[in-house]
Amino acid sequence: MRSMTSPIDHHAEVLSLSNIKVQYGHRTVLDQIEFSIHAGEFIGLIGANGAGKTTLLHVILGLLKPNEGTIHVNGQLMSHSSKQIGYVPQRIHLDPDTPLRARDLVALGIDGTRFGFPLPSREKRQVVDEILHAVGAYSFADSPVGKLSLGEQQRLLIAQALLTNPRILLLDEPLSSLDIRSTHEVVQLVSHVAKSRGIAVLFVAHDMNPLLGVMDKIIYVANGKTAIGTVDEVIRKDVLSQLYGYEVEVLTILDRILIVGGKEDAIHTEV
Ligand SMILES: Nc1ncnc2c1ncn2[C@@H]1O[C@H](COP(=O)(O)OP(=O)(O)OP(=O)(O)O)[C@@H](O)[C@H]1O
Repeated sequence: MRSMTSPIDHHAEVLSLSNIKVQYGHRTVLDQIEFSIHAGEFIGLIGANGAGKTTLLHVILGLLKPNEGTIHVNGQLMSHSSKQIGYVPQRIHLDPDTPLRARDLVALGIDGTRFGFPLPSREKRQVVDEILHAVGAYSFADSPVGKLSLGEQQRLLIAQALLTNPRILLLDEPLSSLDIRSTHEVVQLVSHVAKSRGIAVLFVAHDMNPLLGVMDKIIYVANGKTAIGTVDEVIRKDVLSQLYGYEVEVLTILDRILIVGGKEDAIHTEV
């Protein structure tokens, strides 16, 4: 595992997408998608329901081949799924009586992925303990997973994804079932992981507000296109109106950003 203290080259480009186009049948869902992300960056991938966020994640994960365009991971053309990319699903559906401890769930990330051969159990335990500490989950390492809160389960999924020592971490709407406190904790944890381990984070959400304090950049998806930049550069009336193809307003109310669509049939608010 990369050392927590090793120097991180924050300028290293770890992922770049060039001219990506995805069609389902005759329908174009993503078109001319171009962006690059760098080591240690926390990027929010934001867009309304159906905007194409999951499709974009699937393309980056190598699960879906784009109709056009290329992806480079660490400067290498990606031809199939890359072990440099870790993935955290939205949530896991666990029976409360699942006979699996938290540490067993995390250990599933080792077997067959990171090392390619079975690790001796003592070493495996060390690796799992280290990662449980890193995500603040050591205190419930021996608890049955089905009895843990959704926020605690989310920490385990993040731990599991980190075991493969990825350069890039993709999180697919990890906040969707969490309360305000767990939301804050998971966002802070992922931000810490990105900075301390030099991992580039692509964090999918349809509400940007919980990420406002930690995002280095935002990738906003709408109308099959993306805009990338700092929040101040992207979340502007002119940029978003051009992206949506019709006029939208950006409102700030009590430190929350709302995007309101101008067409009666396309009202969209980011709340
Ligand atoms: N396999 C598929 N076949 C046909 N259309 C699809 C397929 N998968 C997704 N779509 C359509 O593509 C569009 C983008 O879907 P996608 O799931 O990527 O959006 P999303 O931004 O992740 O949405 P949500 O926030 O609701 O999860 C949607 O209109 C969806 O209905």
